[in-house]
Amino acid sequence: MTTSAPHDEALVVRTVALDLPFGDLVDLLPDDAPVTWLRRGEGLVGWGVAAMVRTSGPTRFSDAAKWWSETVARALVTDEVVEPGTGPVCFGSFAFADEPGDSVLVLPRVVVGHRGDRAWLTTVGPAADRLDDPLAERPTAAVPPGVSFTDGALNGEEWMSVVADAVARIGSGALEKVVLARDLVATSDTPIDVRWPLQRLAATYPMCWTFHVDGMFGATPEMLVRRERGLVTSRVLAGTIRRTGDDGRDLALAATLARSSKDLEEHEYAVRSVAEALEPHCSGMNVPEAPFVLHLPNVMHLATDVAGVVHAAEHPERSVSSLELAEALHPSAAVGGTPTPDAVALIAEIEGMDRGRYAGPVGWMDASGDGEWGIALRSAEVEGRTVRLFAGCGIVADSVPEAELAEAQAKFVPVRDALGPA
Ligand SMILES: C=C(O[C@@H]1C=C(C(=O)O)C=C[C@H]1O)C(=O)O
Repeated sequence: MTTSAPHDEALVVRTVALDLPFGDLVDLLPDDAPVTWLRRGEGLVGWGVAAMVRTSGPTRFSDAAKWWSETVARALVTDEVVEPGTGPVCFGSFAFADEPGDSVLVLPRVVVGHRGDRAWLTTVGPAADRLDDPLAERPTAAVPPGVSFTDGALNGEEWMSVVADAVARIGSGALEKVVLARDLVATSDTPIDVRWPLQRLAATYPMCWTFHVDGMFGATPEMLVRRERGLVTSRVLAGTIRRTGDDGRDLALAATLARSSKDLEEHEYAVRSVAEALEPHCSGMNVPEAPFVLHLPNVMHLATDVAGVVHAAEHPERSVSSLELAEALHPSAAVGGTPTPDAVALIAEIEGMDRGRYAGPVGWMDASGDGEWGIALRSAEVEGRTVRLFAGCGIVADSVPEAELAEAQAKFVPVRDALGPA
């Protein structure tokens, strides 16, 4: 575990209300360690680093949670707004696997939030510090020039043979479902300003959560867990069909998806894994019997919204935090498989790449433990001139490698298009 910011120094945190309306949150970001969590124009953006921790291995979540409790304990907080996401807020992105992979939790210097009819500004740092006007107009990000794409760890043919291997193992009864992913590498002529794809993703995928933490970015449709004042919700996705661009045909395809036994089976595994992981932490739970179809610009998914009420604790800060819930839920069968230990072992054995933070929890949490953790899907990792894009598919007994490859290609589309011109 490595940390920045001295341990004994007090952190002065101040949240003030802002007048609405102001422009798009995403347009406020300077090129200084920007972080985002945006949906339908609302959410949180932040920048600068007041404190940060990097963790790894099987204790990556608990080490990060401990660091956050200690960080919050030394914060001197003045909060005029008192909403989920005000006061000190950390942004995190966690590795998919215990090994390899690094995880990160950041407390930004500045956070701007907007939710319903409330907006706020939080600053972290010595009281005497003067900040530039956080709502100042920024120079806009530029489109990355000369972007070209190459295969990542495996080319399409190689990946299809891995999928065929997984189908054979499922057929032999070794496991029921495994999610297999592949990567693509984009290279630009100059270092990539992540604010460009973030602006594009937020505009094109408003129904998804556009995220960025320390180089990991994307627009995910899948909410692993949200905790808001004792109420827990999770949006489970699994079962996918590509869109054609023709609305009439897409509606017919949506009906096919809702009746497809292969997709319903894949979906059922994912819902069950989430419901079972939430159960020990919740008193009442609502798990709808049948999924709905979520329409995105590139694909459609079977979706189920699970809800529950977390056990009340005598002291609210002792009730299970959103990050602890994310740890309990990860990896759900939407990104791992069923049974989880067999699926995770098979991924490590045959997938042929390091997932890094792809398909791991990504999101934010405040001092009370309220927060939102999505699954880092439709995502990529940017470093300098290079972006590594990820996409995966749930493999079950009836999966056909060619169809899975086409589905993975469709899931690359959000980030691939976001790297191109507007
Ligand atoms: C694994 C990904 O997506 C997951 C797999 C899905 C599927 O196999 O149908 C659908 C949504 C996600 O839960 C991805 O986007 O990379």
